[in-house]
Amino acid sequence: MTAVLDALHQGRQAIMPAMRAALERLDPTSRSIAYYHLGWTDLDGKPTAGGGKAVRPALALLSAQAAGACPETGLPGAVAVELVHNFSLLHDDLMDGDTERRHRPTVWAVRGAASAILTGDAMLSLAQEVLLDGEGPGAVAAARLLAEATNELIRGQVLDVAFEQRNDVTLDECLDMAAGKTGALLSASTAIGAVLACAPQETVEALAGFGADLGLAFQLVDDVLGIWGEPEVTGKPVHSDLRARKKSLPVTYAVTHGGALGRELAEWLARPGTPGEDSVRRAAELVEGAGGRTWALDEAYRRMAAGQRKLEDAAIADRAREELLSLARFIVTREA
Ligand SMILES: CC(C)=CCC/C(C)=C/CC/C(C)=C/COP(=O)(O)OP(=O)(O)O
Repeated sequence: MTAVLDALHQGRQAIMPAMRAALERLDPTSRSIAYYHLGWTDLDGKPTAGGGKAVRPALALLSAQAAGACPETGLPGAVAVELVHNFSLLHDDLMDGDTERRHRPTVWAVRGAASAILTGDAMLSLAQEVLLDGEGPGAVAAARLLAEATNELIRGQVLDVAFEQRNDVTLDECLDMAAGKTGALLSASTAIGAVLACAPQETVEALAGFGADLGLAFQLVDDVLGIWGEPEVTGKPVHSDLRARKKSLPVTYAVTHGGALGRELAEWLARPGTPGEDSVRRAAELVEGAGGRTWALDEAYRRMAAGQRKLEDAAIADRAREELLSLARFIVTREA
């Protein structure tokens, strides 16, 4: 675990100058809000430590190495996927009304909706600019890959929002939604370095398939942490998804496979209004009693194993394969 945390830290340090250079292109207002959101400064612009785990850039750098190139080849991809990820967080927090992320108030909560929307938009378009600054066929192919992944991410989010109005969401529909909103960008992250390195199609496909499985594992664990995680560790308030009566993966499993407890949970989900804390705690018990927590964690391991198998026979560098597999294990055992 320490080796993975070191690798994530190194990845974060490695992309920092290129991230900073990219953000220089933003107008000063969006730039200062981006710095706050990324955990680089407080609201007054004073430097702070913090921020996200930087899983996606680490995957992008390893993707280039997997294709036999140096990590720097993957650098524009690493910056671009982190920018798209942060665009999606800025907008997601606003849509969900979440007031805390990464141990600090969210942008919309402290600067208003327009700031969160515009800074997110600016980061999204910057991601494409960073890739198109590169030369050669790899850069154009990487920009296309990321644009397609972003479309898929938006499709997943559209489904997530639509599910809030439905009481008949199936587990397959919920898995499809997660594959879109989280799997697509993880898949782009594990493929983009190889694309920039102009690797053969089979290599890119194996890496993309690994990332798609990893993305589902990531979302399954994220949903479990959203209900049973420690807020001091996750940096987010506990139960916010349940309070919003969201159809997350463990919840949907419990409703569709959980017998009498699942039916009680389904009735709870269909009730109007915001539930109180006791009611939310009872719902968490129902999800657990109906098997949602165990299934989600088991399924995360199954998806990780499926992804690992896709890398086993791929023609990629051994050291990068080992590091990608370690990161996959980290993703399913993480507590934040
Ligand atoms: C279009 C739109 C608004 C889409 C929303 C998509 C969305 C937010 C999906 C959830 C992805 C996810 C698990 C984020 C946490 O990542 P993380 O744990 O890696 O976060 P970190 O960077 O803070 O570590």
